[in-house]
Amino acid sequence: MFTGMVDYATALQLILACVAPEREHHDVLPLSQLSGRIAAQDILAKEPRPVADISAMDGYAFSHAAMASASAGLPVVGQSVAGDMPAPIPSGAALAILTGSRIPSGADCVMAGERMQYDEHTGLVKPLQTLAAQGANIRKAGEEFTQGTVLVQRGQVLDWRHIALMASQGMTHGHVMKPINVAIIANGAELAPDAADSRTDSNTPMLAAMVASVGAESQTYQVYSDDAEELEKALSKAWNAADVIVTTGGISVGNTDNVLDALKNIGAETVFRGVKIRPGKPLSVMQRAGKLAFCLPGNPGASAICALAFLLPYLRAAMGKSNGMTLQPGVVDFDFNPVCDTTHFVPVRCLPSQNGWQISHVSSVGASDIRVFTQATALLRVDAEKPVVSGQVCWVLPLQSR
Ligand SMILES: Nc1nc2c(c(=O)[nH]1)N[C@H]1C(S)=C(S)[C@@H](COP(=O)(O)OP(=O)(O)OC[C@H]3O[C@@H](n4cnc5c(N)ncnc54)[C@H](O)[C@@H]3O)O[C@H]1N2
Ligand code: MOO
Repeated sequence: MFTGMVDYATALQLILACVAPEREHHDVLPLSQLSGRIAAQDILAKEPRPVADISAMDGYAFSHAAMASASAGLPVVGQSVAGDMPAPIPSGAALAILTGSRIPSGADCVMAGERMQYDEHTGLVKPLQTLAAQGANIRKAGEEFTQGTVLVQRGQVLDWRHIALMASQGMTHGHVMKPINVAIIANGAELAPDAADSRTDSNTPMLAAMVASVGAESQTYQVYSDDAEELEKALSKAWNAADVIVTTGGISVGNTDNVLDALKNIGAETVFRGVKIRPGKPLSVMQRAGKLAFCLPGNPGASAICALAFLLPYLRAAMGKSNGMTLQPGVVDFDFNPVCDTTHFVPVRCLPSQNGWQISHVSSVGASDIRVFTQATALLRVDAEKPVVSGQVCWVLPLQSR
């Protein structure tokens, strides 16, 4: 029975308290494979950027003071392009220069070619109108960042922005957290294809996709029976092979709901049994030697919500992700009264309106409903004793990360 149920916040707290402080094993991967992975260490700049003073324009580089006092202009002594290491320019001379080229010593001003007049006969260049300020159009060494700057923090989920920075530093590989390995186990005689009233196992593919969405890996196991011993064997095998196990189904109070007893028989202890949430009340978490078992309800909609609300935050934290779930704000256009003592997860649709996002209720037929997640765009958490009133600003959890 559901004795000793905990509330939503306590359940999440108990789960996150089980996150091991540090995972030691890292993967070293080429830049092309880093997107979506989590930085295992801070990444420091090896060199400043720009590495030297460089030109921001195609034009001419010269000494500002020399140009200011040369009414006929300065002789152009050559050209420097990006990739050259230009020699110092003689005093009283100008150098044609292209964008990205290093500024030669002796120059402290660059002007764009179209703002200057070059006389082919005399070989002199001078401003068409006004002389730019000293230092104009020069990107200073280290103005983006200096050597040793932390470019990417440990725990950051890497994407194109970080890969660009790493590549600009000549890095070809990065150290990333090893993905956590999750065993996902479905159980129930009705899932056997030859059962008299067979049902399809949709929860293991759904949960495997969710686990993958946070960068963890999974293996799925199917125990298509209500046999307690068979289940125990599968759970034992899965738990030895994986970092985390996730079961779905078989945790309510029916006499074929064997998951929790089977886990106890192989040495697991209860972290909590049941959470005051709707849907998903039977959710239970067990642990053995620091490894957690998330026992999710079989009802597919309830299973999805328990995974979004508890399993994924745990996996993110356990893999060292520093940026958790990003909530989206909006204004609700409906009232919602939670049942006493219960936190509700309400499917909602967010549509842009004049005043930002408008959050509307998407009705669901209950805890087995999974189509609702394709009609909704987010989940609204409504905590016990905190009814939601139309016009209120709420923060919702988007169902799609991109
Ligand atoms: N007497 C009570 N009965 C129930 C209670 C209760 O408090 N007292 N709680 C209800 C709630 S809430 C839920 S949720 C379910 C949870 O039951 P189980 O976790 O034991 O799940 P099952 O009974 O095994 O299955 C429920 C439902 O889900 C379907 N299912 C199971 N596994 C899968 C799968 N892998 N893929 C797709 N669908 C699956 C299964 O066929 C059932 O239809 O208990 C209520 N009962
Ligand atoms: O809480 Mo159950 O998970 O609603 O169907």
